Amino acid sequence: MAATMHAFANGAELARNLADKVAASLSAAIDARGAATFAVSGGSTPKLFFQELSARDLDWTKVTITLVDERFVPADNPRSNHLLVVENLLQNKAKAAHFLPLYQAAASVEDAAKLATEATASISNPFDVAILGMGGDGHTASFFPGGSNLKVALDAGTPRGIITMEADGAGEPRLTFTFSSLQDARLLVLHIEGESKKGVLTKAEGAGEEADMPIRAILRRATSSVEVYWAP
Ligand SMILES: O=C1O[C@H](COP(=O)(O)O)[C@@H](O)[C@H](O)[C@H]1O
Repeated sequence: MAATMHAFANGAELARNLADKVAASLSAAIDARGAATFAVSGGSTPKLFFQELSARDLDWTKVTITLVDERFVPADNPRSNHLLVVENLLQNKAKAAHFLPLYQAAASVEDAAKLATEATASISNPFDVAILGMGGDGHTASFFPGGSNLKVALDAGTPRGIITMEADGAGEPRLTFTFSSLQDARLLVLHIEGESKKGVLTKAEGAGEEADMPIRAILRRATSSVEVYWAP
């Protein structure tokens, strides 16, 4: 499905508008189904948006939040996406939300992926809201170019759930929801900031292999429309 660009003057304006949109979508899900599910990305981009959303007035007790992807590191590691969410989103009114982490203190990242898949099985079919980010290499979630499990992760036939990923650009081994888990979110957002990421997006929208820029899988094959939120 086509991507729709929502461009803002700066990151603060983007954060306010995206928080409005997500809060309205979560509230609509609660009205329709009694609960809402919400998958968020990590990295450096979502901080301001998380802080803005955390103050929004909605019934957070009915919201379950999880991560699109995570490093295989404990929650107190400064590189963990979990810590970013705890410090910036699970604050203010959003403190009342239920958080399902992907990291599990298991013997291996493969065992952690199995446990995380079990723990999140009831919330991703489909997610009410999923917010994706994108790296300068065209990765999204932990779908990294050259990733050990990239082909499986991007295969629409791979079941919903979490699999492992290792890649040169990834640092630690990763846990990531599969493409099938994310592509049909009722609200599917790609949140990127900066001119250089806009350039990466333009390149990804052009011809080329999905394996070279895995964000292409979302842009080309997601069954939900992709709402791109961008600011310089
Ligand atoms: O590794 C990751 O990077 C992407 C993009 O992060 P950013 O720092 O460039 O905003 C992020 O979407 C993903 O969740 C994270 O694990």
